[in-house]
Amino acid sequence: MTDLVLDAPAQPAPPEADDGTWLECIDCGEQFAPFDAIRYTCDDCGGLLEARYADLPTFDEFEGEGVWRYSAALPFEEGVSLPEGNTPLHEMPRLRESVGVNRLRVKHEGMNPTGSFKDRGMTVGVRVARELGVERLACASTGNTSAALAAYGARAGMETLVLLPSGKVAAGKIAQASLHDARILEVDGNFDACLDIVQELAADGDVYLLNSLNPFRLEGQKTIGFEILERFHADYGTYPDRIVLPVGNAGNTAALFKAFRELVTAGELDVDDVPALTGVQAEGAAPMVEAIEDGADEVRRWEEVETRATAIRIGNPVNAPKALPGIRETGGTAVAVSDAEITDAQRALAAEGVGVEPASAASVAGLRKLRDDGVVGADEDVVCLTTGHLLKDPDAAFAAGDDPEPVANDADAVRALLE
Ligand SMILES: Cc1ncc(COP(=O)(O)O)c(C=O)c1O
Ligand SMILES: N[C@@H](CCOP(=O)(O)O)C(=O)O
Repeated sequence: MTDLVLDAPAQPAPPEADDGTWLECIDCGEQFAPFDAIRYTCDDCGGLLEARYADLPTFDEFEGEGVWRYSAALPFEEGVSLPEGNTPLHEMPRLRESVGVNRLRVKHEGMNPTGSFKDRGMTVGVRVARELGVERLACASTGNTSAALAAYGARAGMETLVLLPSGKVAAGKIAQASLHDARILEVDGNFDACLDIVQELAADGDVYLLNSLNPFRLEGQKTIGFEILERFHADYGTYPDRIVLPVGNAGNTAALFKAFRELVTAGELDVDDVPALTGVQAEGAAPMVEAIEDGADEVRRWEEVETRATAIRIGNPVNAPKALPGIRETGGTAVAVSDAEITDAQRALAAEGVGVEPASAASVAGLRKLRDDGVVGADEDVVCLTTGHLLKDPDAAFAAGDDPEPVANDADAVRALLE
């Protein structure tokens, strides 16, 4: 494992006349009141924004269940909830044995209400939308964000608009957006093109953007990190050495890094105990891996992307300026895996009862590859994040699993097949 070089900044001074929460530019440090205007990026330099709090969270303040257990680290006490979070941290004894690490747990975010981690972001994001008094919520999506936005928007009684890359979104996700009554527009372009359009609409005030460029979305997703640390520590009295996660728009990587930094700055977590954030992308959509391997400060946008793991078919990860330091400063790394390796990992998870969509299995495929290459040590305690449920992408599940066998309507015919 690379040495940890986490830079946990001192808590910055809050802006004047603030109520304990503000937004701050990660590039120039400019601060903004959180709810006086709609902004997604810095007015001055265009940098990404992060939510900041006058009071940082401590473990003993966390109470209740799910995302809102962590309200001490969120902008509100409660949100528009279904409810979300409190997902299982599965033990995987057979997978652990075959990968060859000391401990392996799988944090299955597919067990959220709409079947992916996006619900954690939406419970906070839609609450903020209400605070701002907006009417129309929108996102670009490879599928899961649209399903979550549609459901949480419906819960809040708000209008939702989703832009999807035509022909590249798994059936379960479109079905969700459709039934929750989102207006669905299929764009002749990839996810990144859809996000360009939604950003333009948001800049013109036509819609309120709820992709992970919205800093409040990431506040909700930050709670994945708190939950992992709390549960792992309760079970073993230690923290995981490494968290391996699929990377698309890089929101989760940024969010987990923020969770750890807040705990370090609050004096609740030792720098040495911060898990190494390890990102996994599909070979056909791996701009973050390229940047990590090249030691680049910026990610090069890939115009052509392709993978069976459609959720992470993304060429321009907008959270890269937050996520690259997250990987580097925690001593992590990034790796690309093939679609065949992803499908093998999906089967291995399913063989131990955990059903995930292809993008989710990328975390396990990446761990296996890094272990085989000796980058991950046999003595490591690892958590893999699985981000979406198997039923999201039924076609991929059928392709990875065995076909049903026809049989006559007769017990002997069934017995004959079993012999
Ligand atoms: C199932 C699934 N896994 C992983 C990702 C990647 O997450 P992130 O964009 O936070 O990197 C996404 C969406 O981007 C997703 O839908
Ligand atoms: N996989 C995502 C892509 C969009 O990511 P976001 O976190 O920026 O909303 C999806 O499900 O659409």
